[in-house]
Amino acid sequence: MSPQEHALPYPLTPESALEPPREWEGLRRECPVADVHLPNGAPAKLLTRHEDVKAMLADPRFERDIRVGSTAGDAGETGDDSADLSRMVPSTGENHLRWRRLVGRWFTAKRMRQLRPGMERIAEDLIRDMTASGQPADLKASLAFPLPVFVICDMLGVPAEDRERFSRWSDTLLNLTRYTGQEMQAAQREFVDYMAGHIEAKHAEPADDLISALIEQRESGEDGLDDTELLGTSMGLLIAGHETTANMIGKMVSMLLADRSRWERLVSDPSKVRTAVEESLRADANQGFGLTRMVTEDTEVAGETVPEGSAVVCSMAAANRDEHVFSDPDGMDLERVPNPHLAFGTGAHSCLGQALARTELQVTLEVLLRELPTLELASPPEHLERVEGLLVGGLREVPVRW
Ligand code: HEM
Repeated sequence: MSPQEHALPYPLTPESALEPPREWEGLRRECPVADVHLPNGAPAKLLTRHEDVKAMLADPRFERDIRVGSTAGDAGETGDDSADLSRMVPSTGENHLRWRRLVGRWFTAKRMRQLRPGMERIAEDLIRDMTASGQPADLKASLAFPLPVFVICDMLGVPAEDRERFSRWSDTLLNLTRYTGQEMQAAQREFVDYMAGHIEAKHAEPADDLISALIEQRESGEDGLDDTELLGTSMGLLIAGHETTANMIGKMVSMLLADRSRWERLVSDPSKVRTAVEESLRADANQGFGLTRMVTEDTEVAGETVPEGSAVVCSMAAANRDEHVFSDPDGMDLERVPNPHLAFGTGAHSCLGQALARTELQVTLEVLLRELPTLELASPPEHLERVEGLLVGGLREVPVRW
């Protein structure tokens, strides 16, 4: 029998939205380099052990190829790749390093501290609006979806009155199945026109935001980003940072409320918020497709040769439950330290916005614990539904009451 004849269909389906697929544990133990076939029929290798996923994500022989993921998911079905991050920001070689150096300089701990008060206000306002509309409410639509896009607007220096437009553009660019190709192109054109005008305005009147800082870097004679790169960076950050964070807020709150003793412990001791956020990132079994890579030469993984040209899916979520690294991996230890989870990837492409994402998750949780300590899920956790077919995993709705 050829490997593909016994290949598992990928992605694997769990029994409920917050639970891991039951195959993970056996794969990690007995078949760490598993043959799978992707939704478009293409063969791939699936890695599930922490050691292998971590090593491969950092190995330059495993080249990033997000087309492997997108042809397996929605983008391939619509034939549209306008939301392809690799087209917007340099994704390989020296150009990628330069881009990361220039943009990454802005994502410092000091900057994150400065952004906190603004994030807190955004969270408080959104929670106030949610409670004013009555219960039960969908926490995803009321809080998780708008918060990260409003934060990205603040970061780019976009005025508050334009936030709703940003939400709409982001929603259109990311929801490849819900909108037609024409609608997506129209949204992209509007976004590009808006940002081109915004960048021009920042040249004339710089302020304390990422766009102004990047313009200043260039104007001070440093090797900076030109206006086209600035435009691509703005769109890339919106695409990379919105849906990921929005879904993670929804999943984090759901996981913490699914066993309400977790929530109660945090209400009585909010100093555990940081470790609880890390543990939620680790325990998230619904991270989406996983990171896809293309192998550029024959490479040994877990004693097996992965041939050149193979597509490889690195499941960080499966790796994050590896019993060789995490004790009681299927439980949630809200004080787990250290917590070497791989939710933000690792290596040259690891999440550039991870300090921002962490701050958003921490602030959202802190404000929720303070403002709505009686929060609970309005339906049993096993009734929560996953969003299907997205590269980024999430829940359709997060119904809550308080
Ligand atoms: C909980 C929220 C988030 C999660 C789980 C997440 C996860 C990830 C992961 C796993 C990668 C690695 C992709 C790869 O190796 O191919 C990545 C890359 C990236 N993320 Fe995030 N991310 C989050 C939020 C954000 C935010 C808020 C931003 C910025 C606004 C952001 C910006 C980026 C960028 C620019 C990259 C590409 C880095 C590169 O290729 O050098 N992410 N993210």
